[in-house]
Amino acid sequence: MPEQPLVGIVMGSDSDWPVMEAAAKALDEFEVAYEVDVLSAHRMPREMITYGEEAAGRGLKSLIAGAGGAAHLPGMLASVTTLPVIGVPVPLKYLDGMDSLMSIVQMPAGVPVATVSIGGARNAGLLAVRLLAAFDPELAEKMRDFQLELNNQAADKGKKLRAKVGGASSFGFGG
Ligand SMILES: Nc1c(C(=O)O)ncn1[C@@H]1O[C@H](COP(=O)(O)O)[C@@H](O)[C@H]1O
Repeated sequence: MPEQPLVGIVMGSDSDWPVMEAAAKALDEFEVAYEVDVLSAHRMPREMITYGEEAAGRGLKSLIAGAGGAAHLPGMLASVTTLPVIGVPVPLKYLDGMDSLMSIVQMPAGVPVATVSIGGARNAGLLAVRLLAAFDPELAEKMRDFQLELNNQAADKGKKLRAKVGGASSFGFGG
């Protein structure tokens, strides 16, 4: 039997997938089951409302919604679900994603969308993992390991840079 998806990754168009794929990859890394679909507030408003209204009842725990331009999808989903919604501003050809960012981040009080950076789908995936990890000690442990690995990588970068530039052998932390 296929695993129950815990995160819904939706986007305004299949053209958003090259950006949104990073959210799916982050969830893969933590072995979190998810579903993926195209859903548009503008082009398929009725389906979008139905998806949002049914998402929690279907067992999803959060939604990651990416859209470009006049990006109303994340906010509209947030208005019809009780689930946390993470918005990903997708950069398009013009305006460098600033339009998407402003559309997603400037929500009216009462309807929150956790907005990540322009193109920040990987962080959206990681945030969805953290939301689950708050109620799942095993997943929290994996997140701790991931953070430790990040720490090691950053320390290593400093080590390499100091070796390249010379001078001080350490800033007082790291090896
Ligand atoms: N921003 C939205 C919404 C929405 O917010 O409902 N629906 C589609 N779109 C965006 O339109 C862009 C161009 O879409 P096409 O590539 O299909 O023309 C995509 O970035 C999509 O997210």
